[in-house]
Amino acid sequence: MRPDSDDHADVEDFRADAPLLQQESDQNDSNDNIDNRPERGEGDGEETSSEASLGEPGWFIFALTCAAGVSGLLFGYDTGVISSALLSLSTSLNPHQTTPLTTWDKSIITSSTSLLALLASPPASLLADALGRKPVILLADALFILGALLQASARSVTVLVVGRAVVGAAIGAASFATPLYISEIAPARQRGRLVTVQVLAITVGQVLAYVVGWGFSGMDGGWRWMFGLGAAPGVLQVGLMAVMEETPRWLVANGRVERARRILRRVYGGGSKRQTGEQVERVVEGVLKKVERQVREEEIALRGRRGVDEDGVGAPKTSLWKRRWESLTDGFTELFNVTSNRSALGIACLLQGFQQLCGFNSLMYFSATIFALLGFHDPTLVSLTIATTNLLFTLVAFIAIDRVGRRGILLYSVPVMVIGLVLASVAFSQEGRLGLSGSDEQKGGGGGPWAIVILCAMIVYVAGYAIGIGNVPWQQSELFPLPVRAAGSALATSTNWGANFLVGLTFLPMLELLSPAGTFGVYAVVCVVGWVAVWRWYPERSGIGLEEVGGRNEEEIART
Ligand SMILES: O[C@H]1[C@H](O)[C@@H](O)[C@H](O)[C@@H](O)[C@H]1O
Repeated sequence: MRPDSDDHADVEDFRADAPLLQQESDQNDSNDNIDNRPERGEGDGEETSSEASLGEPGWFIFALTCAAGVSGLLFGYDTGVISSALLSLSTSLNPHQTTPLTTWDKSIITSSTSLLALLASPPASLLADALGRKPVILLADALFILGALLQASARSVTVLVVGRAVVGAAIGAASFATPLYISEIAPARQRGRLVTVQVLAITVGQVLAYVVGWGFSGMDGGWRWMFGLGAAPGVLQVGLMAVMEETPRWLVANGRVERARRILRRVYGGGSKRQTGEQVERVVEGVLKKVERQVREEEIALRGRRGVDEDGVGAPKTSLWKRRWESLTDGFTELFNVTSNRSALGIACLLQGFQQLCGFNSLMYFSATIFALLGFHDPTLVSLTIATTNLLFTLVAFIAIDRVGRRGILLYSVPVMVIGLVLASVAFSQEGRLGLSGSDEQKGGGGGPWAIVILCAMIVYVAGYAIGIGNVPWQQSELFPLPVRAAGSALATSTNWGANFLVGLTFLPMLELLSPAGTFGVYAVVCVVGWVAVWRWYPERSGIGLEEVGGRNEEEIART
């Protein structure tokens, strides 16, 4: 069991694999339980500076990050493509090809993906511990390809929903395993930025999906191409991942220390600053020692829970899978039993829930539908501005995240979202003609002045989203200590998909029930509540963890 007292302070890892929620002792009351984490061990400062002496990461770590990041591309493509595909589907899946899809059909086609993503994350965490992080990413690829083919060949709404669900399972597994893979393989100092590469890849995937959607929107049955092309990045990633490495942490945990050492040499040996083999070796051995220490600690803790002594006396004979299962269930038990873990989980889930309940993906999924109803002549092209804004401002986050810190970036960006949403709500109430029944021609007025205001308001909202809440929650694995990392990340990922499912399912009915002005007003209220929650509960220093911000870390280390 993870220690609750300081007794085990010397065995905590406070760098590459440490939870970043350990706080200053003067942290406010709300974070008391998090503050109970022990102080850093001796020598960490020295190792951090020697890691820093290697400079920026080399090509190897970028290659690994980019190869893993293709999962983000797939995630983005498959969630983004639905916007144009819904328009292109028109009547083609109706048995007599006469009437268009109903609101319910559209909602279920859209949200089946997030429902399966929600269900897939916890089992994916079991597989990631049992088989390794890399096989889960490969398994997700197989599902991405299968799902794309099913969707492209669908002749009924049911088959399309099944295809979307298979893709959803792939997204659920990949969206849990990829940030975990990157954060475990990345040197601590670049972890924030490298995890953001995955979110960048998601937004690139969404832009690609919109471009493909636009390209095929005029073609009869174009939606089959839109869905089918989603198989391509999956094939690409299978090729790339075949030459990628497993994470050193998983290898050590599974007794393959020599292999882990070889990988760490490549990770730390390619830094931007010139270094001697001896320097690299020192860092590698330091990191390896820490990971080994953690793994040993985990094993001892596990034996303690099972009433087995150090030498294994009293250990019942169990199969590998049973042991894995026990270790996973222990992870979940420990997650809920230890106060600081519960706090970390609460924050991770809060952020993931907020990321979705603020309504961003209703634009991702339905912006083409909204712009069509607003009377824009080329709604798919107009909705490309949404995806492009998301991509560009995620790039801003990529540059700013390690400098401004996770909390700061959220506190500045969420008010921008509120401004955009309130403006959109007011403009919708003026536009007035938007409704969901009746033909597009009856509704549209050719994109009048209020429609332009709505478009601008959405761009403001999306910019605010992309800089902050669009990516900060994916830094989730850094919030948890190693023994509960897979379990904590899996639950937080499920929260993301649960909330995503809810938004996908309720957006169109909400438009009918509350009107667009009311719907966007609700999202504005969610953002205000989310801002207050971040301000109140997200720890001041989380995410600008001690090892993450070069100079500042070293100062901190010197002080302690
Ligand atoms: O971080 C990503 C990104 O912001 C995407 O644009 C969005 O569609 C996803 O739901 C989110 O998890």
